Amino acid sequence: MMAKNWHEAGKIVECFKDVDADTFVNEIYPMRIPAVLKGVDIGSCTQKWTTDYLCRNGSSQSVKVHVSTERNMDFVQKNYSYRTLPFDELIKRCAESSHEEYFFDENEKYYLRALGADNRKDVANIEKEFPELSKDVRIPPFFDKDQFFSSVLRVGSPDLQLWTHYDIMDNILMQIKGTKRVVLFSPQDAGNIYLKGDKSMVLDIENPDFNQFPLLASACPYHCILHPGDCLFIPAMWFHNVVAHDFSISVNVFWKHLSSDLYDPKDPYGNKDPIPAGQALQGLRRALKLLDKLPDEYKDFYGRRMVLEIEQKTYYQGNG
Ligand SMILES: O=C(O)CCC(=O)C(=O)O
Ligand SMILES: [Fe+2]
Repeated sequence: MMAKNWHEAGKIVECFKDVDADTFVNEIYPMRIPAVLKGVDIGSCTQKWTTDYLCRNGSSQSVKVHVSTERNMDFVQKNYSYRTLPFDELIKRCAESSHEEYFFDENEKYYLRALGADNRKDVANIEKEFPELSKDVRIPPFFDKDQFFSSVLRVGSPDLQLWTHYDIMDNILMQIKGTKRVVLFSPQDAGNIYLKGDKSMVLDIENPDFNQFPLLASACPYHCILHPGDCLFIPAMWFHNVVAHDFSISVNVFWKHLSSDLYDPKDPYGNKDPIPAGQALQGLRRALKLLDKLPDEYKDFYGRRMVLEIEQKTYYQGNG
């Protein structure tokens, strides 16, 4: 059968049932590929978090949200804005199909990615920002306490799509309310998905424009649907694109895979390159500046030699 959407022609993320910590740590985690985990205890939130309960226990503190009049947020055209709303008002608006009060139009969509107290310095931590709600969430014991990086509450309107990006921390995305579709790409597809920084320029991954993005045809999308209670393991550097089918609430927890000293200490979002990688990229930019001293014909030749040397010295043997 022909897939309806392009991403469905790829692979389905493998699903594991009733995974305990030992199985995760010894069998799933070392594979470094995404996995859906069903039957993990993530706390009473999946039962308790009705709209009313969230409004009462999430308080009326202000939160900064993305507001978009289109379902596909576009980080290049910036078709969304940041606005501040009381948390309970955000919950109410995400739960209703059209809004009496709005910023742009009655069908606008909202997305909250909770931030730390000082969003330029502090990482998000659900226990600090939402102490009452955090009592209902159990973070699975899949890593040591000293590897913990952040825990992020995410609230979104139905249909809203978050662009494809990667983070530098390992991640368990816990789906609490509503369903979500996630499409992922391996780090080895970095050359096929038209990156701009940490994000892919391909916004429509259901029906991409292959004239504009021909290399995408060589990429392999992995996809899954998350239901309340499901967890998705997203290893560091795996690209992910998320669309909420319904009013959706998730919490994700980021933790460090590598030793702490390899991470940038000034990284509130968990997406800065590890220190040696950042330095290597800076070195590459310096190297490229040096080539600017040569005529194009020479620049092209030494550019190709550099690519060959990078491929030989860094790529896994036999892989893209
Ligand atoms: O589920 C979402 O809304 C986005 C998840 C995400 O980007 C993450 O957990 O890193
Ligand atoms: Fe992410």
